[in-house]
Amino acid sequence: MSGQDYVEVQGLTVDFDGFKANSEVDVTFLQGRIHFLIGPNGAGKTTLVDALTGLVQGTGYARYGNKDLLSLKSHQISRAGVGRTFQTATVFEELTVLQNLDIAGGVHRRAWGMVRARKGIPAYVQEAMETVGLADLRDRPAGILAHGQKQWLEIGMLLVQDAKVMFLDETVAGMSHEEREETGELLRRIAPDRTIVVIEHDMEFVRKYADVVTVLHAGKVLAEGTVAEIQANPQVQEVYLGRSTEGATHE
Ligand SMILES: Nc1ncnc2c1ncn2[C@@H]1O[C@H](COP(=O)(O)OP(=O)(O)OP(=O)(O)O)[C@@H](O)[C@H]1O
Repeated sequence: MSGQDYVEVQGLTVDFDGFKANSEVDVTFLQGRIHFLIGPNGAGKTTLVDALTGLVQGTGYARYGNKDLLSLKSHQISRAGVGRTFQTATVFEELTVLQNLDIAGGVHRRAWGMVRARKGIPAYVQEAMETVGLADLRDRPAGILAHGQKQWLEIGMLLVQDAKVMFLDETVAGMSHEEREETGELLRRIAPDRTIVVIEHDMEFVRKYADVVTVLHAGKVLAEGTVAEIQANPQVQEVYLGRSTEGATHE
């Protein structure tokens, strides 16, 4: 055993009153690879992540370690080391960067009082702050951070929770070119020890940072491979309205 982590999804189906937002999805996400999920609007990307993080009920199987994520509640999934971000950042705006991280890491600590009273910054919080590049902003309220910085703070919150599997939903949407580059480098820094899955529409970002791409269409896996393989795939080109995936945008 190499000890490499993975999430293996088999036959995942999510049925919303007869409408299958995911249908028999098979996909494996491996530690150390930045795995992108792409596909047109409504393809079922967010639903897939929702099902794997306990927000909607799916059928099938999603093995992580010795657990089936589909049989767990969201708090159990998070405790098992599987975390996610949302399209809209969910940081506590009125609290500082440090407090947000402290709270995220403090699921096992008891109270606010303890957090406030404690002197010094725990090493894992400091490390997360440095990894996501927010150490200099630690006393700023999260609400005044730039859009990109809020997304990095969310990733930092997953780091302090020691999430080994991270699902990131359109993390670079709305970011400047520089912020995207920094985000890509951040993903590369954290990927070796983690299983990273990114939902993304921006093909330039995908092309630059993807190790593996899975294309979803109408709830199903249409194709999987490297960026070059995906872009050369006629079915994928067809789904993007006959355009090359170069032109795939969030419309
Ligand atoms: N709770 C729900 N009830 C019914 N239908 C839903 C529900 N959530 C999502 N859907 C539908 O499931 C389909 C897949 O949605 P989903 O958000 O997973 O797509 P997506 O690929 O993430 O799209 P986007 O790129 O626009 O975010 C859509 O047709 C959506 O309207």
